[in-house]
Amino acid sequence: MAGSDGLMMHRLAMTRPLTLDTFCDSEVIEVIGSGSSGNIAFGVRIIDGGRTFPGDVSKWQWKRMQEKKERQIEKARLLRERQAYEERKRQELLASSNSGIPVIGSYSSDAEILKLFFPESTIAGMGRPMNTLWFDEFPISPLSIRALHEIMGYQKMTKVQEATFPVILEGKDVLAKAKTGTGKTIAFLLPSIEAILKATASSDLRWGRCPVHVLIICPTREPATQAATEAKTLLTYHKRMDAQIVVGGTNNNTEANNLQKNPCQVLVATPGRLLDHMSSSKEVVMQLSKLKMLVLDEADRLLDMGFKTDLDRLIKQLPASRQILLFCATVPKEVHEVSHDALKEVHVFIDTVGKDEEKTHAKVEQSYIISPLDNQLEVVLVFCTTARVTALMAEWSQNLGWVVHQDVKITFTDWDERDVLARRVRVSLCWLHGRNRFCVL
Ligand SMILES: Nc1ncnc2c1ncn2[C@@H]1O[C@H](COP(=O)(O)OP(=O)(O)OP(=O)(O)O)[C@@H](O)[C@H]1O
Repeated sequence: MAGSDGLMMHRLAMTRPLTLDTFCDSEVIEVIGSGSSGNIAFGVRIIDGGRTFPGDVSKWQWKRMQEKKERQIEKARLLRERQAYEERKRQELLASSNSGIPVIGSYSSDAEILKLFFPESTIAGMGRPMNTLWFDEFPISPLSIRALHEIMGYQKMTKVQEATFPVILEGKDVLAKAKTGTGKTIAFLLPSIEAILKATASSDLRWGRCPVHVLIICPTREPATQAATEAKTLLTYHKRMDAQIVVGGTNNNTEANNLQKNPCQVLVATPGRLLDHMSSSKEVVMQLSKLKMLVLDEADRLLDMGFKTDLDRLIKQLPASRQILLFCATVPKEVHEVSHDALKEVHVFIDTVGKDEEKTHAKVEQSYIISPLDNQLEVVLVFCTTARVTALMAEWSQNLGWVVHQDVKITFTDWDERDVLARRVRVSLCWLHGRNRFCVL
């Protein structure tokens, strides 16, 4: 098989595929002959192979080791640079928060519009690379920090959390704009808990009296449930504090009893259901009479869904001295109007999105399927936001000739939009085995 002077001769059956791998570590080869029919005979001259390097490794292995080493050196350099950058930013932010609210240039168009409306208001948050600060760098209760670290596993603040926390803590009204999925819930919950701790430490408000200090209004049951869950998690180690939820689609009486028996400091609600409770129970109105903070979560959606009148009614019944926080992904005209009516004239607009940016966080995956007519799906489940939109969709679908099953029994257990596996849709067998099934939820 092997000839002298580095010449290797191979005689192989034609049926066997030949590749250069056949010649193992020989890195440069030269074909020096070819064969006749049936069998093929050829030779290769190993021009530059077989050499070894320190550690008795081949040249290829040596090269790969060197490349790996270079990659590691580069990675370490980048890490050092990032740490130095983070430290610099931390120092800058600490310095600016000592001298008041950081006011940064390069405002978004929303900010510029707001500035026209409210020349006295401060605009913060834009143009700053953030997401660099640790929770424990802020004056946050150690019990909240413990829940953040141990239960939620969060160490650093997100951009919107960094930007809003010091401003909210100062007691200012805030309109905050941040992309969907950027951590707005914790952004308003953390300073809310601090506000409760501050209020309960003062002499006029004792535990158990006029207990609701923070009211969070969400457009629908699902974000309300999420906010209440996160509030409960953050309050895990605050043994004397609790959060409760009142939302549509649940038993009114059970909720009312719960509110009476277990007074809470954080109340999460949808507008309609809260107004129902307030009109039927003086106790609920009493509980809200010393409210310190009102949060309108997803304010843009609240208004888009037609809750303006409900919100006006609600705000009128709450104490005038409360702090108001508006959190949203977009700031349309309606949000400007509400901020104009409800927020103090000197409030802070914090925009972490900027001009022309997508309103959804890049990590929130979105997709769609275009299905050709002759390949249409037989089962379609359409999820809508409200009962009214659901009825409209059902009507349209019927007009399109779909069989819309009205009698389908569908229940959700613990709807959680972030955990698809937690969704449960129960449908009747007859519906399941039918054809052209269309269901609007
Ligand atoms: N500091 C943080 N570090 C890591 N993850 C976080 C942090 N803050 C929040 N999160 C997580 O990020 C996800 C999105 O947060 P959240 O739902 O509050 O965003 P959002 O801006 O309110 O979005 P949406 O508009 O959909 O309600 C949640 O799973 C939340 O637990």
